[in-house]
Amino acid sequence: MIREIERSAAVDLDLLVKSRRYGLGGYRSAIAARAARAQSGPRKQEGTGSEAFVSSSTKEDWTGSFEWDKRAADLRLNVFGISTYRTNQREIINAVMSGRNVMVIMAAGGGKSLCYQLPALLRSGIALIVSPLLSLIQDQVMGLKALGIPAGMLTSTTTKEEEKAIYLSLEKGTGGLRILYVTPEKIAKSKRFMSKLEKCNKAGRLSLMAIDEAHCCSQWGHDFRPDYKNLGILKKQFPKVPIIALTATATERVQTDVREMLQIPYSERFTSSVNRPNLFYEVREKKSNASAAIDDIADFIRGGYTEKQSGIVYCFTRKECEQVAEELRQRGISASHYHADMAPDVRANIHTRWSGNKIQVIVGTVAFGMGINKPDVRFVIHHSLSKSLETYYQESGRAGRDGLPSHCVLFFRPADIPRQSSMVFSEVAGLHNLYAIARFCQSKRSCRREAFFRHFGEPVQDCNGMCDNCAYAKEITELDVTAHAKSIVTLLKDSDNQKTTMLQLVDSWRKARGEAALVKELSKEDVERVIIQLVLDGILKEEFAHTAYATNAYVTVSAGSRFLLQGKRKIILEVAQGLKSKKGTVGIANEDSKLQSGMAHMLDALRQQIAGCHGSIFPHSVLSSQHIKMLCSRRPDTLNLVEEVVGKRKVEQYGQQILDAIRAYVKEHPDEEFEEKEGPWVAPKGSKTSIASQSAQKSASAKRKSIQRGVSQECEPQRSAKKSCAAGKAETLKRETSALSKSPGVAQDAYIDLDSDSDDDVELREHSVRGDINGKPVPEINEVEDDEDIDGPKKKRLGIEECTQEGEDLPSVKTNPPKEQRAKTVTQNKRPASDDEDEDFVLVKRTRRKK
Ligand SMILES: Nc1ncnc2c1ncn2[C@@H]1O[C@H](COP(=O)(O)OP(=O)(O)OP(=O)(O)O)[C@@H](O)[C@H]1O
Repeated sequence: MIREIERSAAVDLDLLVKSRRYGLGGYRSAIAARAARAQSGPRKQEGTGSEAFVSSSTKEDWTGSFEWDKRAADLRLNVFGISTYRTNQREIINAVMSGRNVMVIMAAGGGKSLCYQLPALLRSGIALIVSPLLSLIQDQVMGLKALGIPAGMLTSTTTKEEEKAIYLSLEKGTGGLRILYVTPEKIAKSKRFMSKLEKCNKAGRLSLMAIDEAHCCSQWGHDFRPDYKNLGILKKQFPKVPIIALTATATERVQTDVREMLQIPYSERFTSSVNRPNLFYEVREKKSNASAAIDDIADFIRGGYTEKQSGIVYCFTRKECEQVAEELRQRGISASHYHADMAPDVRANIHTRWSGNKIQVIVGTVAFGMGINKPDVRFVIHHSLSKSLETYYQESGRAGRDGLPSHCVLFFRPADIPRQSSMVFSEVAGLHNLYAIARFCQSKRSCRREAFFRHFGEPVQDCNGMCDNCAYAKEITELDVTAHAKSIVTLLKDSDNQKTTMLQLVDSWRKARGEAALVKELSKEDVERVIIQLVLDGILKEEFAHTAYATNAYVTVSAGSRFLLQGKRKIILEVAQGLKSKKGTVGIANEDSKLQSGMAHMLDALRQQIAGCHGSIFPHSVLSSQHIKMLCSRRPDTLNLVEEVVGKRKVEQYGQQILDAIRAYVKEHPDEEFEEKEGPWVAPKGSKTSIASQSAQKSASAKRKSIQRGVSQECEPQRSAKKSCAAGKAETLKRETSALSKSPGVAQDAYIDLDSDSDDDVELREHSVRGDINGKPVPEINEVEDDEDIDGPKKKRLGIEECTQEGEDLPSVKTNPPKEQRAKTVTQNKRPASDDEDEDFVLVKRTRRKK
């Protein structure tokens, strides 16, 4: 503990000294270095708490030695390619392996999946995973297959043959299936499935049950799903099989509900902080001129990131998404829009291309978020305001799930508030939540991170300078705008027009003051800020009126205005100067990247190329950013040394290619300076990619296209891998199987016999990645036959398996939690905030309408 404090103090001193000595640049480097250290903690203290996440108590000590330690470590490194556990992962795995029921609360990107996937391989038999969303399930299954782990899913997209094979695996143990994903509706509605599961359990082959997004069990959660309520049947039917319930955020009340619903009252509980120490939070002023606002976004992206560094831009409406994407493209950024109004196959294609780093930026509504599994999203930009702090936490949290430094920028303009308020005013606590995020944005002093801790009812932790206000806080002046505020209120009071919008009020006040006075007084944006401050302070209030086309928000005078007019209230605006000009924070990650060698870039190109050759995996599944960082740091010159970083599994698949590429690079760049750093890595902007790797990229992309056309071509340029891409895929599958079956930690009966199933397997993987089968798009929503044994006559059912019966509630049901609960509710709100609805919800609705 003392050492922790000393270290923290030393780092503060380091930041201070650097910022004094080198100005802002030094400060930013120090920030990046700090983020690096925050991430490197667990490497040194395997399986213990670290700076990254705060662990909480459980009833027993799960940190000791266990008989499966060696096998677990072996699988972790050699199959999953993960070199150390993160906080709580090892303890959770130990508890599950000991047969306990476990409740896990771990922030987005904390590594929840490993907590059930690793025990699923350590225990023999089949693990059942309940997950709410088709897209999440597809991503998980694809990722597991890329690692050679036999995983399957029973969803609306599962073919009859696949379903048959899975049922056989459950009933007879054939096929070697190890991890099976289903939606909660499968448990609730399919007697056939439950009876197969029963048989699987009777034969002792049901290894564990995991309930992902477990907060959906609770009416007090933000994403209540009626069918999650029925999951209690699992413990009832299979009392001896451990259950692990996982969620990113859950209040005490939600946790109690979840335990009750799942019938696991005495479960072990592991809670991690909501803190995401690798995320740098920043609020910038959004210009009132739309084009200038996009210029700022484009400058931020171009100035800080290479085209291989992915990001998301969130907008309020579908139309805005299209416009912003178009304007970004005009500014040379590879961007595509994504919203619920697009054809499913087009959306799937964009998602896939973005995941494969072929498109840099997705400009989406909040509909783009559900099921994003891409770990290396380097920036999340909000072009428009989120509807609450919870949703902002969730949306921005899609950045940096790989734990590496990432940047979250919210472009705030007070005029965006009435746009949101007219959407949320009818929701429970809608305005309360919106005003909370408005306060967050208005503040130029308070730590952004602290706002999250307070909001989620957690003890405040050090921000480590990882938000704009902590990093550059000192240059704030307070402006007393009481006189201006009074004249605004008086103008509104005296006005005959009872329906004044915020922007109309700004204009009429500026007109009334006269141009000359304005130059010396407040800018248009400042007046907007004053008016919003008056709303937040209860001096003005918003009212809403419906027109034929929309709901409009107006500002009116509230009872609290008398305190201002009587001189009993002061209105102060915080104004940023100097450092707060907001130029400074461009690319904290980029600061770090300047220290990198071109090797990182070369390895980035290599993983793209390998992924292209395989045609069915994403670059991050080949080498994670973390792997690249470590390889650059260690520069291994034998396969054994490569294996120490990426594990046996990946070495068998790509080790020789990686080694050859590193050797060649070192030979070509004997004098390149190189820093011993294993912290965060980002592809260096502007660093020279070798001609060889550039052409390799092009050729990989051409290869990928030809794979998609079904043409077999040679996979170049790695000398060691001169196989056709098609042959390469088959070869890979074989290698995957043999590697896994040889893995000492894995039960030998565990793996699918690829000789018999390989064709299907290739087909399935390609379909997952490309979004098509045999050249035909895979519809995201499939009309499938419902289980006959449940519903009698065959009934067409929704592909996403969320809709239950005609007229039933949509999956996410809004409830009215008590006030204190609402204030604290930790949400992972996946419902849409705007006129856009979550894609899947929209699909449910549309299909219903068709009926
Ligand atoms: N111990 C670890 N070391 C390094 N990377 C890890 C570790 N555990 C998991 N990861 C990686 O972190 C990323 C996020 O993991 P995962 O998808 O399990 O997060 P999660 O907690 O389920 O997040 P979300 O709630 O957003 O789905 C993945 O790329 C995963 O491979």
